[in-house]
Amino acid sequence: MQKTLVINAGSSSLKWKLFEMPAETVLASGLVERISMPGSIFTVKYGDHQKFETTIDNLDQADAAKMVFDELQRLDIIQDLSEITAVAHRVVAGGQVFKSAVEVTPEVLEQIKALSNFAPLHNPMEAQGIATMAKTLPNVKQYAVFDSQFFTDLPEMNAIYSLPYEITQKYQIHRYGEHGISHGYLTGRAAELLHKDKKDIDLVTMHLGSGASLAAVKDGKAFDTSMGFTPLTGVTMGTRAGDLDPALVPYLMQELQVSDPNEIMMLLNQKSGLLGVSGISPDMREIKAQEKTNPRAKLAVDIFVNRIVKYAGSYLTELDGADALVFAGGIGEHNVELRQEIIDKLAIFNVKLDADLNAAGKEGLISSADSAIKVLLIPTDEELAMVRQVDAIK
Ligand SMILES: Nc1ncnc2c1ncn2[C@@H]1O[C@H](COP(=O)(O)OP(=O)(O)O)[C@@H](O)[C@H]1O
Ligand SMILES: CC(=O)OP(=O)(O)O
Ligand SMILES: [Mg+2]
Repeated sequence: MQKTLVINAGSSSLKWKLFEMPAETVLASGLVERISMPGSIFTVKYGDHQKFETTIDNLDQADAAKMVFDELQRLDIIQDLSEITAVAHRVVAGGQVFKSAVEVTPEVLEQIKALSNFAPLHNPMEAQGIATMAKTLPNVKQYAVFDSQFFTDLPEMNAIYSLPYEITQKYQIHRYGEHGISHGYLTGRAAELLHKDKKDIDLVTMHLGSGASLAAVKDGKAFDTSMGFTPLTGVTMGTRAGDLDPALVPYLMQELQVSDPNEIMMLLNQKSGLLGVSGISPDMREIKAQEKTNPRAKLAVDIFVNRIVKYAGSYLTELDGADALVFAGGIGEHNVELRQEIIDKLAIFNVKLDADLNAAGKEGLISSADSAIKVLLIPTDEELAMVRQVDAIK
C-alpha cells in the first residue's frame, strides 16, 4: 500500500490530503486558511475526527506544512514520516517546459524557480515548499503537478496576444492560464454528473477562490481562459487587480515616483483586488459581512460579480452556448448569494437557479428545471486530480 501526501499551496491557503493508493482512499485531510493574515485557521479531518484551531496569526506556508506533519504523527494517522511513499506538489506555472507532471530532480526544482516570472506569487513559494519537504523526507520522491498544463493546447487565437508575432515567439509570450488542475477536474466531474462523454462536453467553469479564473471548455478541452501570461490577469481576485490597461504600469511608476517595476507588480498582485477596492480584507467573507454598511465593500462585491459575468457571457458567446456553467473554489462553493447574483446577471441567456438547490449547496445541479443552461456546483478536488496525475507517471 502506497501513501501519497498531496500538497496544494495556494495564495491564501495550504490544502493537503494523505491518500492510500491505488485505492484513492483519503486517510486524512486538512486545510490551513488565511495564510499570512491575522487569524489563520487550521483544520484537520480524519475518520470522525475534526479539529479546528483559529488562534494563530500570520502562519506562513512553511509553518503550515510543519503543523501538518506534527498533526499526522500526533493523531497517530501515521507512526512515522517514513510511511509516506510520495509527495505531490501543486506548481502554478510550468511555462512551455512542463506539459505533464514530473518527478522533482534538482534540475526540475531550478526550472520551477526559473519560471517565477510567469507566477511571481506562487512559483517561488512552491519551490521553497518542495525544497523543505525534500529535506524533511529525504528518501521520498517528490512530484510536481502543473496548473498550466490544462491550457497548453489552447487554440492559437486565444493562446497569444495581439503583439508583433516575432516577439510573441521569441519571448514565449503565451496565455499560460492557471487553476488548470481544478478546471480539468471540474470538466471530468461535470461530464460524470451530466452523464455525458467528456469529449462531447462544452462548459464555462468558474474557479472562484482567493485567486479566481474562468475557463471556456469545448469538447472537453480548454478553449479559452481568463488568466494569462501570469495569474494576475482576468477577474478581480483577493489581492490581484485582474484585467487592466498596461499603460497604467508606466503611468503609476511616474506618478508614484518609483523606478522599480517590481514595486508596481507588488501593488497589482498583493494590494489590489478585493483588498484594494474595499480597504477591508482580501477575504470575501469579511467583505460580504460589511456589504450593507460600507459602500466600498459593496463596490468590491459589485466589481467582482460584474467581471465574472462579463467573462461568463463572452465565453457562452464564444462557445455558442454550453452544457453547463460550473461554480467551484472557496467563494463559488460556499457563497449562496454570490452564485445567485452572478446567475441573475446572466438572465439574457435564460439561465436560472433553483433557490432551494442553490441554498442546499450540495454537489450537483443547482439550476431550475426550465433553465436553458444547466448550472452545477462542484466542490473542486485538486488533490484527487493531482494524485491521479502522479500515479499515472510513477
Ligand atoms: N462562505 C464564504 N463566503 C464567501 N467567501 C468565502 C466563503 N468561504 C470561503 N470563502 C473565500 O474563499 C477564499 C479561499 O478560496 P480557495 O479556493 O480556498 O482559495 P485559494 O486556493 O486560492 O487559497 C477565501 O479567501 C474566502 O474569501
Ligand atoms: C493560480 C492561482 O491564482 O492560485 P490560487 O488561487 O491558489 O492563488
Ligand atoms: Mg486554490
